[in-house]
Amino acid sequence: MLDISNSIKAQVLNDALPYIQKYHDKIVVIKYGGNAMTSEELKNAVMSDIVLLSLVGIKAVLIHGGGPEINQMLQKVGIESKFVNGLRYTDKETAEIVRMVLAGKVNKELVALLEQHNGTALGLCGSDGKMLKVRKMKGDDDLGYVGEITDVDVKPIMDALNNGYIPVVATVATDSEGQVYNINADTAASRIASALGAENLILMTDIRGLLRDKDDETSLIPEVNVSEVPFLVKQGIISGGMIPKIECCVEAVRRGVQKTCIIDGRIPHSILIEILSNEGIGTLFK
Ligand SMILES: Nc1ncnc2c1ncn2[C@@H]1O[C@H](COP(=O)(O)OP(=O)(O)O)[C@@H](O)[C@H]1O
Ligand SMILES: CC(=O)N[C@@H](CCC(=O)OP(=O)(O)O)C(=O)O
Repeated sequence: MLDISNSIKAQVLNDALPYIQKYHDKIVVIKYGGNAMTSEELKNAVMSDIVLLSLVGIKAVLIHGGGPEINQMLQKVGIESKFVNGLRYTDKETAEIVRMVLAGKVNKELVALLEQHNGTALGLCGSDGKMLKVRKMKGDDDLGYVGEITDVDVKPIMDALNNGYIPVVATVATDSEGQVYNINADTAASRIASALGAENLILMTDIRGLLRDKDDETSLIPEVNVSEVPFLVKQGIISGGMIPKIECCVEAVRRGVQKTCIIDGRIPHSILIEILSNEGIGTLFK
């Protein structure tokens, strides 16, 4: 007798086929934020989705954050976390801890998880193969060793992709004197996606997307035209960690990334829904 659940599974796969064909051999950059990494179950689901994308021939690049893990480590060593417009004030000691947490702990854990899901992953940070050139970020506030990316060399990432690896990137880099810089992971993902000529940039966080009222999850803004952003900032709708996120979406759209969106990492398989269906979840930037 025909098992109806198998027939539904076959239909789902068939529905995904046009999207698999559309994205075959295309580069998709996924930024995985620290706030969406808190549940082991979800972390596993995200890694399994990325392995699936890679197995169907989509060139997935994973750029990760780890803000909450950095906060925990700083707390353990008695350093207070300070943020200015969503960016961490980073003195020399903090920069070393950021490198230890992001390039050491979080990066290697994600690589191991991808491997557990039968993916082949390669962990990298901005210093590897001189991928990210940085200088001290300029601005009204002194943020210490927060890095502004001046150049991206995509070769280490392309080499990894062309050899069948899923590149997993921690967003720390060093200058020519060996000073460690801390780079916001959203900003790095946007610059890397642009440099790679990526088809998609997906920012995965722990909120539905850009909300009109950040305390009301039903107030999702499904689409934002980048020209509206200055107005949204002025109105105070965009604040805190959302500021670098939105700025980097604007940058990515302006630099030619075809589809840039913020999605909710708490929704199981949100990456697959976003890439392999026409169901719009989260906020799309145009
Ligand atoms: N208008 C807004 N819509 C949604 N989130 C907002 C908004 N303004 C501020 N935020 C805050 O931004 C946070 C997401 O940024 P962040 O904490 O840096 O995430 P991640 O670690 O995933 O990069 C949300 O959890 C929310 O508290
Ligand atoms: C300069 C700056 O703020 N760097 C970030 C880097 C990590 C990050 O961006 O992590 P999430 O994506 O989890 O927020 C930080 O120190 O928290």
